[in-house]
Amino acid sequence: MTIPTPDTVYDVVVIGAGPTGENVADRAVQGGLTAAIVEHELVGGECSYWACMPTKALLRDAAALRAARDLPAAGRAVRGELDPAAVLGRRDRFAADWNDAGQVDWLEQAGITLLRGHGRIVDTRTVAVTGADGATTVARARHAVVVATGSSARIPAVPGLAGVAPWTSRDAASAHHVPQRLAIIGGGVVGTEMATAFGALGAQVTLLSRTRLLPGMEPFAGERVADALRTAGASVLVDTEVAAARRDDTGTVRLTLADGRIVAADEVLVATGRTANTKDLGLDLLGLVPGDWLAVDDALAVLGRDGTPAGPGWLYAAGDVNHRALLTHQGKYQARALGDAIAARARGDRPDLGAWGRHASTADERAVSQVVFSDPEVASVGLTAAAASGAGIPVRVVDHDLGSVAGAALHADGYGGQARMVIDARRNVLLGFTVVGPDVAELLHAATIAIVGEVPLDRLWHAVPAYPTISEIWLRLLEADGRDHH
Ligand SMILES: Cc1cc2nc3c(=O)[nH]c(=O)nc-3n(C[C@H](O)[C@H](O)[C@H](O)COP(=O)(O)OP(=O)(O)OC[C@H]3O[C@@H](n4cnc5c(N)ncnc54)[C@H](O)[C@@H]3O)c2cc1C
Ligand SMILES: NC(=O)c1ccc[n+]([C@@H]2O[C@H](COP(=O)([O-])OP(=O)(O)OC[C@H]3O[C@@H](n4cnc5c(N)ncnc54)[C@H](O)[C@@H]3O)[C@@H](O)[C@H]2O)c1
Repeated sequence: MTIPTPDTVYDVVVIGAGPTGENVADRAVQGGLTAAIVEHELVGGECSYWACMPTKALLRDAAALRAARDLPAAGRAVRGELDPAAVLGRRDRFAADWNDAGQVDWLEQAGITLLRGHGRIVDTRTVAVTGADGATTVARARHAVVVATGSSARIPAVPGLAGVAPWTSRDAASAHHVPQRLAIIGGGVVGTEMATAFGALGAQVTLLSRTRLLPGMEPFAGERVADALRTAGASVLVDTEVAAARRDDTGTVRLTLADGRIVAADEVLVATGRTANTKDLGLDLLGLVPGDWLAVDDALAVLGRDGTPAGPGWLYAAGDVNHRALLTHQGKYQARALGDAIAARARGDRPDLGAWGRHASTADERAVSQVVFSDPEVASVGLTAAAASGAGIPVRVVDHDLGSVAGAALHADGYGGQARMVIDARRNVLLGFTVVGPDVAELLHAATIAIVGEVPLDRLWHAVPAYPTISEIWLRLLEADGRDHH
């Protein structure tokens, strides 16, 4: 093939302007480099328009209403029902009405050049950008090309499913009506959050999960969320598989389960995980398989099938596309490390890639934090007991009833919840923390700091939670663990 002549040259070319790509480019520019970012849809990516922001906006009013209803006087003061149109309207604002002008302005003030169009790697350090009008320009990178193309909803090969025009998370996040009956396939994070949201907005929800709910988390998390969904009127079927789907003449979708049961719904949301946005990126040129997740090393360099860098010294991948931790904040964390590392290399410095080093993404392995905004909320960081044991680490597991903490009892009548510490029994440091209950999201960061700081449990006894806050769960967990571990 002929090597295209570049139209423009930048120090760094980033493909994909989601939260990850934006932050790689920003850090590179702050490190003194020039950067271009290629985007074929909306600047801001999945998170801004079809994922984090709109889905949390769908959930927030219902959470506030529940909080009021869990108190006698506040509950009496709040008499009406949720107005779905008002919720959807506020959601529209949080999705910026699917207009990226604000984020384009941000790129401009950050000194990042936007190249609108589809990016494809066509040669070493070279990206062709094909615009909506079909015209192609070529951008060359002096130092690095970063793939930050994210992920899309994965539709499983269930017979008939594609034919019923199922909703993906994008359709749920941007819905302009609330279906009367919503069936959801998949009991992971999207499935449980959207079951919570659409149930609160008045849909009759059936959640179909092939495993227990939230299978990647401590088992009690999914159990409590399943109980609460059922109490709220949803039908939650676990350990079940959808065998076939069809839409009948009346428009009703009929899902046939493996055991022969039929679930009828007006819409079906498929929430069965993600697929990498790598199909049309020119990866075959580098010996990689289009459509695969991009394996990376500690420097986030893309690895070839033989385990060595596929674009030595110039090709990196960050965010969802490297499949390390499919979360906005973890993608942005990788982005900060990677953007800084690229700038450091450009200056001739060696990046600091040791554990917890400035340019390492150590937290991806040891301290991924996540909040599931279901009812009740689930907040977790680090390893579950099963993951730690699976990694061969001897652990102590300490559980405590969150409802018995004074601050929780004050927070809401009938407060129910649970917390777990997973402790490295050899080193006496925290490995993992999970908490489930109303309004626990903001409890999480204390645990994240304890894990990342590798704070010895002996010292944690000196971190005194204020009375009467829900954070007193920390004291109860420490007391349950005892003080004599050495
Ligand atoms: C329903 C839902 C809710 C979620 N809620 C949360 C949450 O509450 N908190 C949280 O932390 N995470 C949440 N996530 C996960 C979060 O959305 C992702 O982890 C995050 O968006 C990943 O960011 P990214 O920049 O890696 O990729 P993306 O946000 O997917 O951005 C990638 C960008 O690259 C562009 N692109 C792709 N290929 C090309 C190409 N060849 N040329 C040009 N442009 C290209 C895309 O158009 C897109 O703009 C949620 C996910 C879903 C599905
Ligand atoms: N609040 C948050 O942080 C948040 C919210 C939503 C999504 N996200 C992220 O987005 C990503 C995608 O979420 P997700 O819920 O789609 O994925 P997920 O991996 O969390 O859950 C997918 C679920 O679908 C099930 N599944 C897979 N194939 C199936 C099939 N054929 N039939 C039935 N079930 C099947 C899996 O067993 C799993 O339980 C996650 O990695 C998540 O971290 C985060």
